[in-house]
Amino acid sequence: MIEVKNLVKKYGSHLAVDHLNFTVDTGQIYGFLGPNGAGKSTTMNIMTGYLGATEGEVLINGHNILEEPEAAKKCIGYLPEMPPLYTDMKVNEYLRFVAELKKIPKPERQEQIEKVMLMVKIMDVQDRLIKNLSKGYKQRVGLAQAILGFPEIIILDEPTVGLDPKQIIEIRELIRELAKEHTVILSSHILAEIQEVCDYIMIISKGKLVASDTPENLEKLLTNQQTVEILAKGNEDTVRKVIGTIGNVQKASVEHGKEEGTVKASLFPKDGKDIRETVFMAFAQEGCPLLMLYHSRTTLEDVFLELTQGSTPAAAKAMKDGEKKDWMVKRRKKNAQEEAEENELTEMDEEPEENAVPTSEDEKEDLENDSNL
Ligand SMILES: Nc1ncnc2c1ncn2[C@@H]1O[C@H](COP(=O)(O)OP(=O)(O)OP(=O)(O)O)[C@@H](O)[C@H]1O
Repeated sequence: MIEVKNLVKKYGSHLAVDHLNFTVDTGQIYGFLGPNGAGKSTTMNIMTGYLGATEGEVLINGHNILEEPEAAKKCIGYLPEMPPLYTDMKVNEYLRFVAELKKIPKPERQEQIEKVMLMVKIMDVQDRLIKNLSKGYKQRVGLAQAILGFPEIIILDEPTVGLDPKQIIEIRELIRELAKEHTVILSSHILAEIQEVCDYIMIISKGKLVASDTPENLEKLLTNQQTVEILAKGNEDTVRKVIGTIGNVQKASVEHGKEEGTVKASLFPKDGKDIRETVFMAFAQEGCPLLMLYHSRTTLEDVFLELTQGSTPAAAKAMKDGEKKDWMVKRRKKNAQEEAEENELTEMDEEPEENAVPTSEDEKEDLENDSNL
């Protein structure tokens, strides 16, 4: 349905999107996850034809977004990070305008507008000027314009940003509702947001796709990194001997505990096996009491942090090779240093024309002539 091929976007010499490749199939909720500045908005703006690419192409249902914009854009509803609202218009007036731009047949317009207003819960503000609405309501009006025409694909850039917790829950419910009949792609830098609603997650960091999979599989990606930490009463030799009898242990490290007569050990299970019970029984059998047993598991948050702070596909490879932990420590230090250096660099601040929101009447007219919103 959407094919992103070898996409590159440079702002001056700054590489914002770095050879991105991915495919989006029908009927799922895709999450585009990445820290601030990762390149999510840039990618979404290119996918929706708001911005040109430096290299590569985007096909929407086989239509190249730049070469056949009308056919491609017909399939998409887009809520950019800054919703394209004409704030001097009333809500219903604006939605009528959008319906016209989207060439929704006249007899269907009012019914569709009402349906969409009901969906995003803005019926009660339909006669109000957009500029007087709260941030949450403005966001809903932005969402309404994206949904109007009920395109196959709905792309939402940070749809819940600036909303209160109740509004966030409502928007999430709406996204789930939309996903019953549409493919939804949404971006966020908040993991919980993406984890909550998405069937498939694409993690982007520094313009690169560093991982893409279901939330469950992403979590499994690092399960080899789980450890069982123990504190045993006894001496090192006994602890080493007991550990030697436990199966499915890839490696272990043993050292003196802080307390006299205690030993601390970290056990790394093979292939993510759960060895807690075996460890407990082995130490009990030897008459060597365990004072503590702690199982640390990878969460999706760990995956996100490791991948985005590790930041290159090499991170994923290293992880699979089981070298992730040491690699990450080194990489984190290096990244912190690089980030500090990068923050000192001034950004280009090039404002692409495609991204500009029209403000004057002339510009509105231009937009009207362009049949796609
Ligand atoms: N018009 C522009 N001119 C110059 N640099 C830009 C421009 N737009 C974005 N950038 C830079 O490109 C990189 C990617 O930006 P982008 O807005 O796509 O990231 P993002 O993942 O959407 O971030 P956020 O979550 O903060 O919105 C950033 O370093 C950003 O500063």
